[in-house]
Amino acid sequence: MIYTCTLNPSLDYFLEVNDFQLGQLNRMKTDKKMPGGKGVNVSRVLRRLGAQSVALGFIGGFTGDFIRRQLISENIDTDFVEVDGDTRINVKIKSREETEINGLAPAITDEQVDELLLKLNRLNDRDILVLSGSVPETLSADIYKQMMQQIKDQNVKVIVDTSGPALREAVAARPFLIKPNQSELGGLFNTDISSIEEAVIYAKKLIDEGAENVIVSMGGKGSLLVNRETAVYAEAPRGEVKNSVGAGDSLVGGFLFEYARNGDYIEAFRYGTASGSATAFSVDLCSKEDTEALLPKVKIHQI
Ligand SMILES: Nc1ncnc2c1ncn2[C@@H]1O[C@H](COP(=O)(O)OP(=O)(O)O)[C@@H](O)[C@H]1O
Ligand SMILES: O=P(O)(O)OC[C@H]1O[C@](O)(COP(=O)(O)O)[C@@H](O)[C@@H]1O
Repeated sequence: MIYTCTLNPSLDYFLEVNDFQLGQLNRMKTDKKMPGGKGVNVSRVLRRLGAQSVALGFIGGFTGDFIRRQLISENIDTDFVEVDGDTRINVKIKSREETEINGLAPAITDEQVDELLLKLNRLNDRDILVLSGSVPETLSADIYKQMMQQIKDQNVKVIVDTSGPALREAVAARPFLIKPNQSELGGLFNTDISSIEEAVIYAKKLIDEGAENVIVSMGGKGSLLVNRETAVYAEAPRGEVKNSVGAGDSLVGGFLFEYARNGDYIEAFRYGTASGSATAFSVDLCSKEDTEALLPKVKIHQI
Protein backbone atom coordinates (compact mmCIF):
# COMPACT_ATOMS: atom_id res chain seq x y z
CA MET A 1 0.00 0.00 0.00
CA ILE A 2 1.07 3.58 -0.57
CA TYR A 3 0.64 5.90 2.41
CA THR A 4 0.87 9.66 2.02
CA CYS A 5 1.47 11.82 5.07
CA THR A 6 0.61 15.52 5.03
CA LEU A 7 1.54 17.22 8.29
CA ASN A 8 0.25 20.56 6.99
CA PRO A 9 -2.63 20.04 4.56
CA SER A 10 -4.66 22.95 3.24
CA LEU A 11 -7.89 24.01 1.74
CA ASP A 12 -6.56 25.53 -1.48
CA TYR A 13 -8.66 28.55 -2.44
CA PHE A 14 -8.08 29.29 -6.13
CA LEU A 15 -9.26 32.61 -7.45
CA GLU A 16 -8.96 34.28 -10.79
CA VAL A 17 -8.77 38.07 -11.12
CA ASN A 18 -8.39 40.07 -14.31
CA ASP A 19 -5.35 42.30 -14.03
CA PHE A 20 -4.71 41.93 -10.26
CA GLN A 21 -3.90 45.31 -8.63
CA LEU A 22 -2.01 45.40 -5.32
CA GLY A 23 -3.51 47.86 -2.85
CA GLN A 24 -6.83 48.08 -4.77
CA LEU A 25 -10.24 46.39 -4.56
CA ASN A 26 -10.08 43.43 -6.95
CA ARG A 27 -13.16 41.37 -7.86
CA MET A 28 -12.91 37.68 -8.69
CA LYS A 29 -13.84 36.27 -12.06
CA THR A 30 -13.96 32.67 -10.80
CA ASP A 31 -13.16 30.83 -7.58
CA LYS A 32 -12.75 27.20 -6.52
CA LYS A 33 -11.98 25.36 -3.27
CA MET A 34 -9.91 22.20 -3.44
CA PRO A 35 -8.33 19.84 -0.91
CA GLY A 36 -4.60 20.55 -0.93
CA GLY A 37 -1.25 19.99 0.66
CA LYS A 38 1.49 17.94 -0.90
CA GLY A 39 0.64 14.43 0.34
CA VAL A 40 -3.09 15.02 -0.20
CA ASN A 41 -2.35 15.95 -3.81
CA VAL A 42 -0.18 12.84 -4.25
CA SER A 43 -3.12 10.70 -3.02
CA ARG A 44 -5.48 12.46 -5.42
CA VAL A 45 -3.08 12.02 -8.36
CA LEU A 46 -2.61 8.33 -7.56
CA ARG A 47 -6.39 7.88 -7.51
CA ARG A 48 -6.78 9.64 -10.85
CA LEU A 49 -4.10 7.40 -12.34
CA GLY A 50 -5.76 4.29 -10.88
CA ALA A 51 -3.88 3.47 -7.66
CA GLN A 52 -5.15 3.33 -4.11
CA SER A 53 -3.45 5.04 -1.16
CA VAL A 54 -4.17 5.99 2.43
CA ALA A 55 -3.92 9.68 3.34
CA LEU A 56 -2.40 10.30 6.78
CA GLY A 57 -1.58 13.55 8.57
CA PHE A 58 -3.27 16.17 10.73
CA ILE A 59 -6.59 17.84 9.94
CA GLY A 60 -8.94 19.98 11.99
CA GLY A 61 -12.00 22.21 11.97
CA PHE A 62 -14.35 22.98 9.07
CA THR A 63 -11.50 23.10 6.58
CA GLY A 64 -10.29 19.69 7.77
CA ASP A 65 -13.83 18.29 7.37
CA PHE A 66 -13.91 19.64 3.83
CA ILE A 67 -10.65 17.86 2.98
CA ARG A 68 -11.78 14.56 4.48
CA ARG A 69 -15.17 14.68 2.73
CA GLN A 70 -13.61 15.52 -0.62
CA LEU A 71 -11.09 12.69 -0.37
CA ILE A 72 -13.78 10.20 0.65
CA SER A 73 -15.93 11.33 -2.29
CA GLU A 74 -12.97 10.49 -4.55
CA ASN A 75 -12.70 7.02 -2.96
CA ILE A 76 -9.41 7.80 -1.21
CA ASP A 77 -8.88 6.13 2.18
CA THR A 78 -8.11 8.56 4.99
CA ASP A 79 -6.71 7.99 8.45
CA PHE A 80 -5.98 11.50 9.74
CA VAL A 81 -5.31 12.58 13.31
CA GLU A 82 -7.80 15.29 14.38
CA VAL A 83 -6.39 18.53 15.81
CA ASP A 84 -8.32 21.30 17.57
CA GLY A 85 -7.71 24.28 15.28
CA ASP A 86 -8.73 24.73 11.65
CA THR A 87 -6.58 23.33 8.87
CA ARG A 88 -5.06 26.32 7.05
CA ILE A 89 -6.39 27.99 3.90
CA ASN A 90 -3.87 28.60 1.11
CA VAL A 91 -4.77 31.30 -1.37
CA LYS A 92 -3.80 30.84 -5.04
CA ILE A 93 -4.36 33.95 -7.15
CA LYS A 94 -4.32 33.59 -10.91
CA SER A 95 -4.00 36.81 -12.87
CA ARG A 96 -1.27 37.71 -15.37
CA GLU A 97 1.02 35.85 -12.97
CA GLU A 98 0.33 33.18 -10.33
CA THR A 99 0.63 34.40 -6.70
CA GLU A 100 0.35 32.09 -3.69
CA ILE A 101 -0.18 32.89 -0.01
CA ASN A 102 0.14 29.77 2.14
CA GLY A 103 -1.43 29.85 5.60
CA LEU A 104 -0.23 28.90 9.07
CA ALA A 105 -0.82 25.43 10.50
CA PRO A 106 -3.03 24.91 13.56
CA ALA A 107 -1.25 23.94 16.80
CA ILE A 108 -0.45 20.24 17.17
CA THR A 109 0.12 18.64 20.59
CA ASP A 110 2.71 15.99 21.53
CA GLU A 111 -0.14 13.49 22.06
CA GLN A 112 -1.39 14.12 18.53
CA VAL A 113 2.12 13.59 17.15
CA ASP A 114 2.33 10.29 19.08
CA GLU A 115 -1.03 9.26 17.64
CA LEU A 116 0.30 9.78 14.12
CA LEU A 117 3.60 8.01 14.85
CA LEU A 118 1.68 5.00 16.18
CA LYS A 119 -0.04 4.59 12.83
CA LEU A 120 3.35 4.03 11.16
CA ASN A 121 3.93 0.81 13.11
CA ARG A 122 1.66 -1.10 10.75
CA LEU A 123 3.79 -0.39 7.65
CA ASN A 124 5.99 -3.12 6.19
CA ASP A 125 8.46 -3.77 3.35
CA ARG A 126 5.71 -3.86 0.72
CA ASP A 127 4.63 -0.32 1.62
CA ILE A 128 5.71 3.09 0.37
CA LEU A 129 5.44 6.18 2.56
CA VAL A 130 5.32 9.67 1.05
CA LEU A 131 6.26 12.42 3.54
CA SER A 132 5.28 15.61 1.83
CA GLY A 133 5.00 19.30 2.43
CA SER A 134 5.99 21.87 4.99
CA VAL A 135 6.31 21.09 8.69
CA PRO A 136 3.85 22.97 10.97
CA GLU A 137 5.54 25.66 13.07
CA THR A 138 4.76 23.85 16.35
CA LEU A 139 6.60 20.66 15.31
CA SER A 140 10.32 20.02 15.29
CA ALA A 141 12.05 20.53 11.92
CA ASP A 142 13.51 17.02 12.16
CA ILE A 143 10.10 15.32 12.43
CA TYR A 144 10.44 13.57 9.04
CA LYS A 145 13.83 12.24 10.10
CA GLN A 146 12.33 11.02 13.39
CA MET A 147 9.53 9.27 11.50
CA MET A 148 12.04 7.56 9.21
CA GLN A 149 14.19 6.48 12.14
CA GLN A 150 11.15 5.02 13.88
CA ILE A 151 10.33 2.76 10.90
CA LYS A 152 13.85 1.98 9.73
CA ASP A 153 13.59 -1.73 10.61
CA GLN A 154 10.28 -2.03 8.73
CA ASN A 155 12.08 -1.54 5.36
CA VAL A 156 9.48 0.86 4.04
CA LYS A 157 10.47 2.87 0.94
CA VAL A 158 10.25 6.53 1.93
CA ILE A 159 9.81 9.51 -0.39
CA VAL A 160 10.35 12.98 1.04
CA ASP A 161 9.14 16.15 -0.67
CA THR A 162 9.84 19.15 1.51
CA SER A 163 12.36 21.95 1.76
CA GLY A 164 14.85 23.70 4.04
CA PRO A 165 15.96 22.20 7.35
CA ALA A 166 13.24 19.49 7.27
CA LEU A 167 14.65 18.21 3.97
CA ARG A 168 18.28 18.45 5.03
CA GLU A 169 17.54 16.45 8.21
CA ALA A 170 15.49 13.85 6.32
CA VAL A 171 18.26 13.24 3.76
CA ALA A 172 20.52 11.95 6.54
CA ALA A 173 17.95 9.21 7.25
CA ARG A 174 18.49 7.79 3.71
CA PRO A 175 15.18 8.26 1.87
CA PHE A 176 14.50 6.28 -1.31
CA LEU A 177 13.63 9.50 -3.16
CA ILE A 178 13.57 13.24 -2.58
CA LYS A 179 12.08 15.82 -4.97
CA PRO A 180 13.28 19.36 -4.42
CA ASN A 181 12.43 21.89 -7.12
CA GLN A 182 15.23 24.00 -8.55
CA SER A 183 14.92 26.80 -6.00
CA GLU A 184 14.51 24.41 -3.04
CA LEU A 185 17.70 22.62 -4.14
CA GLY A 186 19.54 25.94 -4.39
CA GLY A 187 18.14 26.97 -0.99
CA LEU A 188 19.80 23.96 0.67
CA PHE A 189 23.20 25.19 -0.50
CA ASN A 190 22.57 28.94 -0.25
CA THR A 191 22.98 29.37 -3.97
CA ASP A 192 20.94 30.11 -7.09
CA ILE A 193 20.87 27.24 -9.54
CA SER A 194 20.49 28.38 -13.12
CA SER A 195 21.46 25.41 -15.30
CA ILE A 196 20.85 21.69 -15.55
CA GLU A 197 24.58 21.04 -15.09
CA GLU A 198 24.61 22.98 -11.83
CA ALA A 199 21.49 21.15 -10.62
CA VAL A 200 23.25 17.80 -11.26
CA ILE A 201 26.23 18.89 -9.15
CA TYR A 202 24.03 19.77 -6.16
CA ALA A 203 21.75 16.73 -6.58
CA LYS A 204 24.89 14.55 -6.38
CA LYS A 205 25.81 16.22 -3.10
CA LEU A 206 22.45 15.08 -1.71
CA ILE A 207 23.18 11.54 -2.90
CA ASP A 208 26.45 11.75 -0.94
CA GLU A 209 24.50 12.97 2.09
CA GLY A 210 22.21 9.90 1.98
CA ALA A 211 19.39 10.18 -0.60
CA GLU A 212 19.12 7.17 -2.93
CA ASN A 213 17.41 9.04 -5.78
CA VAL A 214 17.00 12.76 -6.32
CA ILE A 215 14.48 14.23 -8.74
CA VAL A 216 14.92 17.96 -9.28
CA SER A 217 11.84 19.52 -10.84
CA MET A 218 12.51 22.56 -12.97
CA GLY A 219 9.06 23.82 -13.97
CA GLY A 220 8.62 24.26 -17.73
CA LYS A 221 12.22 23.12 -18.30
CA GLY A 222 11.35 19.60 -17.08
CA SER A 223 13.15 17.53 -14.48
CA LEU A 224 16.33 15.67 -13.57
CA LEU A 225 16.78 12.23 -12.04
CA VAL A 226 20.11 11.56 -10.34
CA ASN A 227 21.24 8.45 -8.45
CA ARG A 228 24.57 6.61 -8.00
CA GLU A 229 24.27 4.90 -11.41
CA THR A 230 22.81 7.56 -13.66
CA ALA A 231 21.87 11.16 -14.31
CA VAL A 232 19.08 11.83 -16.82
CA TYR A 233 17.20 14.92 -17.88
CA ALA A 234 13.57 14.87 -19.03
CA GLU A 235 12.50 17.72 -21.26
CA ALA A 236 8.94 18.75 -20.38
CA PRO A 237 6.38 18.91 -23.19
CA ARG A 238 5.21 22.37 -24.24
CA GLY A 239 1.64 23.48 -23.78
CA GLU A 240 -0.62 26.20 -22.44
CA VAL A 241 -0.18 26.51 -18.67
CA LYS A 242 -3.54 26.72 -16.90
CA ASN A 243 -2.48 26.10 -13.28
CA SER A 244 0.89 24.94 -12.08
CA VAL A 245 -0.18 24.40 -8.43
CA GLY A 246 0.23 20.69 -7.76
CA ALA A 247 2.63 20.08 -10.68
CA GLY A 248 5.40 18.94 -8.32
CA ASP A 249 3.02 16.69 -6.37
CA SER A 250 1.84 15.24 -9.69
CA LEU A 251 5.43 14.47 -10.63
CA VAL A 252 5.81 12.55 -7.36
CA GLY A 253 2.43 10.78 -7.78
CA GLY A 254 3.10 9.87 -11.41
CA PHE A 255 6.58 8.57 -10.63
CA LEU A 256 5.26 6.48 -7.80
CA PHE A 257 2.35 5.10 -9.80
CA GLU A 258 4.59 3.84 -12.58
CA TYR A 259 7.40 2.74 -10.26
CA ALA A 260 4.97 0.66 -8.18
CA ARG A 261 3.63 -0.85 -11.42
CA ASN A 262 6.90 -1.88 -13.12
CA GLY A 263 9.90 -0.92 -10.98
CA ASP A 264 11.65 0.86 -13.87
CA TYR A 265 13.17 4.16 -12.74
CA ILE A 266 13.42 5.77 -16.15
CA GLU A 267 9.87 4.91 -17.22
CA ALA A 268 8.63 6.07 -13.82
CA PHE A 269 10.57 9.32 -14.30
CA ARG A 270 9.01 9.81 -17.74
CA TYR A 271 5.53 9.14 -16.32
CA GLY A 272 6.11 11.54 -13.43
CA THR A 273 7.30 14.33 -15.71
CA ALA A 274 4.29 13.81 -17.99
CA SER A 275 1.96 13.90 -14.95
CA GLY A 276 3.51 17.20 -13.77
CA SER A 277 3.05 18.74 -17.22
CA ALA A 278 -0.49 17.36 -17.55
CA THR A 279 -1.34 19.12 -14.28
CA ALA A 280 0.28 22.38 -15.41
CA PHE A 281 -1.88 22.21 -18.57
CA SER A 282 -5.14 21.50 -16.64
CA VAL A 283 -7.33 23.45 -14.25
CA ASP A 284 -7.31 20.60 -11.68
CA LEU A 285 -4.71 17.84 -11.22
CA CYS A 286 -3.70 15.63 -14.17
CA SER A 287 -5.97 12.96 -15.60
CA LYS A 288 -4.60 9.57 -16.65
CA GLU A 289 -5.65 10.20 -20.24
CA ASP A 290 -3.86 13.57 -20.48
CA THR A 291 -0.77 12.18 -18.77
CA GLU A 292 -0.48 9.22 -21.13
CA ALA A 293 -1.06 11.44 -24.19
CA LEU A 294 2.03 13.45 -23.12
CA LEU A 295 4.30 10.43 -22.52
CA PRO A 296 5.75 10.32 -26.08
CA LYS A 297 6.48 14.05 -25.84
CA VAL A 298 8.75 13.70 -22.79
CA LYS A 299 12.25 13.48 -24.25
CA ILE A 300 14.82 11.81 -21.99
CA HIS A 301 18.50 12.72 -22.35
CA GLN A 302 21.40 10.97 -20.65
CA ILE A 303 23.73 13.49 -19.00
N1 LIG B 1 5.17 25.42 -17.55
C1 LIG B 1 5.26 24.08 -17.59
N2 LIG B 1 5.29 23.45 -18.79
C2 LIG B 1 5.42 22.11 -18.87
N3 LIG B 1 5.57 21.32 -17.79
C3 LIG B 1 5.57 21.88 -16.57
C4 LIG B 1 5.42 23.30 -16.39
N4 LIG B 1 5.47 23.58 -15.06
C5 LIG B 1 5.64 22.38 -14.43
N5 LIG B 1 5.72 21.37 -15.32
C6 LIG B 1 5.95 19.94 -15.05
O1 LIG B 1 5.69 19.66 -13.68
C7 LIG B 1 6.90 19.25 -13.02
C8 LIG B 1 6.95 19.82 -11.63
O2 LIG B 1 6.87 21.23 -11.71
P1 LIG B 1 7.63 22.24 -10.74
O3 LIG B 1 6.98 23.57 -10.95
O4 LIG B 1 9.08 22.16 -10.96
O5 LIG B 1 7.30 21.62 -9.30
P2 LIG B 1 6.93 22.34 -7.93
O6 LIG B 1 5.43 22.54 -8.04
O7 LIG B 1 7.29 21.36 -6.89
O8 LIG B 1 7.70 23.63 -7.87
C9 LIG B 1 8.03 19.71 -13.93
O9 LIG B 1 9.17 18.88 -13.75
C10 LIG B 1 7.40 19.57 -15.31
O10 LIG B 1 7.42 18.22 -15.73
O1 LIG C 1 3.23 22.58 2.60
P1 LIG C 1 3.59 23.75 1.71
O2 LIG C 1 5.02 23.78 1.31
O3 LIG C 1 3.10 25.05 2.30
O4 LIG C 1 2.83 23.54 0.34
C1 LIG C 1 1.44 23.40 0.30
C2 LIG C 1 0.90 23.81 -1.03
O5 LIG C 1 1.57 23.07 -2.03
C3 LIG C 1 0.64 22.32 -2.81
O6 LIG C 1 0.63 21.00 -2.28
C4 LIG C 1 1.07 22.34 -4.25
O7 LIG C 1 2.42 21.91 -4.32
P2 LIG C 1 3.25 21.82 -5.67
O8 LIG C 1 2.78 22.97 -6.55
O9 LIG C 1 4.67 21.90 -5.24
O10 LIG C 1 2.91 20.49 -6.28
C5 LIG C 1 -0.70 22.98 -2.58
O11 LIG C 1 -1.80 22.10 -2.70
C6 LIG C 1 -0.57 23.54 -1.19
O12 LIG C 1 -1.33 24.71 -1.05
